[in-house]
Amino acid sequence: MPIDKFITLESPCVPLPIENVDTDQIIPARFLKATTRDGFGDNLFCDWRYDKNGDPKADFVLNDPTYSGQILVAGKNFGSGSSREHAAWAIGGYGFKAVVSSFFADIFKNNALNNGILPVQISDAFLEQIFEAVEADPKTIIKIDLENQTISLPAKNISESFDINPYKKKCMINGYDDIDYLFSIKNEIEAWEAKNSN
Ligand SMILES: CC(C)[C@@](O)(CC(=O)O)C(=O)O
Repeated sequence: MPIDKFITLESPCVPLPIENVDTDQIIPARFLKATTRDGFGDNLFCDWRYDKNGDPKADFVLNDPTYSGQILVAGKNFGSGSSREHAAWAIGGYGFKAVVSSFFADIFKNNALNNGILPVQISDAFLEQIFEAVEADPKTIIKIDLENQTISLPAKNISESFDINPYKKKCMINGYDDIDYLFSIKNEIEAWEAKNSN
């Protein structure tokens, strides 16, 4: 599956100051019947986003033209609940390249990384600073530097470091899925086989 390289990202964000967002709120179970990864972005946060007639709810942040960008900033404990990878497909399908929160459910975090979406886990304090900055200026630029593992608000000259599994970091920077990675070390694998074949 082609994955975009993620090296740095500078973008405004869409703020979702809601805690404990679970995977059923991200993509409701009724959409899981699909047999391909396509089209889930149209139903991201569906039950918050559309009314019973399927019309966009003006007060939901994804329908507010004030906000835009490739970064979703969400309240703590994002992605809890079921293990559905469809949650990552919905977020990526909508166009988000990164999700920022102060805590991610483990399975969602891995599903995001496996689909080229960077989960950036920061402190509660920095998350609050981001929400406050975006409330004051909806076009606040957030810069994410994966190589140096930093997230910053350049206009406010504040930043924080974030952790990422070294293997997942290498894959994200190179746009590798697990198979791509194995091909990238093909020579080392073949040398090991030659050395260890009896
Ligand atoms: C298998 C899938 C449909 C699942 O049951 C998996 C899960 O619950 O973790 C879900 O509701 O996302």
